[in-house]
Amino acid sequence: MTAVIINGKEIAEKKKQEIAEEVKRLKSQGVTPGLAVILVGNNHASRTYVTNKQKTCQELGMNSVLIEMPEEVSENELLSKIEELNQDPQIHGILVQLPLPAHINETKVIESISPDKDVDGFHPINIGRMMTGQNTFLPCTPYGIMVLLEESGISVEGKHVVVVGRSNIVGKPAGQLFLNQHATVTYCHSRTKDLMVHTKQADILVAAVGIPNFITAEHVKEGAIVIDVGINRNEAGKLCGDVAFDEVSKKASFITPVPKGVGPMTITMLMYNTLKSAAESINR
Ligand SMILES: NC(=O)C1=CN([C@@H]2O[C@H](COP(=O)(O)OP(=O)(O)OC[C@H]3O[C@@H](n4cnc5c(N)ncnc54)[C@H](OP(=O)(O)O)[C@@H]3O)[C@@H](O)[C@H]2O)C=CC1
Ligand SMILES: Nc1nc(=O)c2c([nH]1)NC[C@@H]1CN(c3ccc(C(=O)N[C@@H](CCC(=O)O)C(=O)O)cc3)C=[N+]21
Repeated sequence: MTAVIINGKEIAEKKKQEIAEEVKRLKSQGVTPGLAVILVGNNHASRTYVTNKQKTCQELGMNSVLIEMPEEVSENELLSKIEELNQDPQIHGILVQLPLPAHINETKVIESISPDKDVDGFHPINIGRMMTGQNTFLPCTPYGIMVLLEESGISVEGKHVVVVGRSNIVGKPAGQLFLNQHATVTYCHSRTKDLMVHTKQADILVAAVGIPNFITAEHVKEGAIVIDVGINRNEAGKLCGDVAFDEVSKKASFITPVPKGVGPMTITMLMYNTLKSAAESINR
């Protein structure tokens, strides 16, 4: 079988147009969605993502504020900046780019963001709401995966989904969203015995590991749908996912590439969450 390549870039463009329309409508009611991004330190990859987010905000007619802080910034300084943004009526979304330097407590920072402005969907209150199926901000990468599948006409109900990776920002919430849509979910991680026994059973296989070419054709059932979340650099410095694309795409029915797969959807869902927050702020 030769897999259909799910074009994340194209689907993201379509979604962004819809968001831009809604932004226009909100602006005509006097509200311009505003996103604040906090970047601590000078990590090159983080800077690239943050620049991308700023650019997309501008493209969609939203306001964006970039707050840069030096690597040595104290936890207290960061927390007071967040508090200031929590109070700022022009700001509807706050994103603190992760990872943070080791001297800053990530949990404390995430919990200091107002749940109403937590457009990453990382606050424990919002994670609880996601688990119980209430209205909330869904974490952008997992949400982006669900939209990619929906736009590709793939139904999730009853499917066996195997998620490799259990981070708080990708693996865990991805499994939860699939469960919410009535899939049967298996989580695998670094302590899983006989990984392949599990991955070979997947109707939908999600790879969120962070190791280039980790998932090979051997891991994949014929006709499976393969979602590659990984953003890695190979030895040649080229961007690549967690899936050995060339061999797996000969066996899968659908596959997402890297780049132009899940990545562009992550940013798009961040824009969607910021728009949603701005729209909801009117009624608060
Ligand atoms: N496309 C996008 O928008 C985004 C992409 N990413 C990318 O996705 C990838 C994963 O990110 P993230 O979840 O933050 O990464 P983490 O490093 O936080 O998590 C990696 C997960 O993979 C598991 N793992 C590691 N080695 C193995 C192994 N040998 N066998 C099975 N499981 C293993 C770990 O298990 P354990 O828990 O046991 O340690 C862990 O749960 C990265 O490449 C990252 O860059 C991340 C965010 C957004
Ligand atoms: N608080 C927080 N929220 C995040 O959402 C967050 C974070 N911290 N830290 C880092 C990860 C990573 N992440 C990506 C977003 C977009 C692409 C993306 O657009 N990738 C393009 C390629 C970009 C390139 O060329 O480098 C693609 O896959 O086509 C990738 C990765 C968000 N993250």
